Amino acid sequence: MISIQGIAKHYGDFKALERVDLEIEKGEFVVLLGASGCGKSTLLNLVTGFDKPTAGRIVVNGREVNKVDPHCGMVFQQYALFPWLTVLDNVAFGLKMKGIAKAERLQVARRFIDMVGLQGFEDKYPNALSGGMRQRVSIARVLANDPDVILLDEPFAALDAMTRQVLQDELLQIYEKSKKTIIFITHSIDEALLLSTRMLIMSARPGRVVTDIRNDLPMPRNAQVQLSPRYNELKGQIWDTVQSEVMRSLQATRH
Ligand SMILES: Nc1ncnc2c1ncn2[C@@H]1O[C@H](COP(=O)(O)OP(=O)(O)OP(=O)(O)O)[C@@H](O)[C@H]1O
Repeated sequence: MISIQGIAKHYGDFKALERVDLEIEKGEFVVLLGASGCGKSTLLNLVTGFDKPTAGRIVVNGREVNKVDPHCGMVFQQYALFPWLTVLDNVAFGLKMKGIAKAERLQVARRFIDMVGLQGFEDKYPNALSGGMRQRVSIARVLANDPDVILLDEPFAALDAMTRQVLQDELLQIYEKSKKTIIFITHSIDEALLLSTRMLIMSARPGRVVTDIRNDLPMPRNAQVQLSPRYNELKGQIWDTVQSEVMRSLQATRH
């Protein structure tokens, strides 16, 4: 589904990513974890075609990525909505770009607005919405475009804990229904354990995938999963790896 082959990304002498090889199957929910600056966003930007690798290639659904393509939909930390468009028009925007007729695109947009619990807000503008609601609009907009892969770069980082938990549950339900392939960046081990089917831990300088852990906690999941012994066992394992990588990258920064 997604094949990342020998990827390197350098900025001048700085090696942001080096020798990254990964195979991601259709329907996996992959979470990328790692110290700040280890290259997580860089890797997502390469998968979506926003940026080009220094070496290697990325193939999504049999097609090599060499430009921004609607095969991937991205949800950013900071909502990235069009402030001059209503919720309905923001969600329908990608469908308009694809040339879908107005009646159909508004119908599809309404369906996804309902799915993320924003019915009644169709005619509001983004500045009239809370952060959590804006992020729901971003998710609805990506879903409406029906991409093969959904990429989320710390989508809930700017939200309060309660809203974050509600949106995590919603994303899990959407994932279980749609079985889309998802790559999700977070700094939270708890968020990674709650959402993922697979967790990749990255190291910094150069950015590489150092640990690949299958998350075998049973689906469907909700916050209750945090009470299970297996949850704590996995959390301990990830914590040890992440902590040693963070220490290593801090030391590398000092030298
Ligand atoms: N355009 C650029 N020019 C130079 N260096 C860059 C550029 N983009 C990213 N970098 C560097 O590449 C490294 C990886 O950045 P990236 O944003 O991918 O990290 P990250 O793991 O997503 O970090 P965070 O968790 O803090 O968001 C960083 O050291 C960053 O400074």
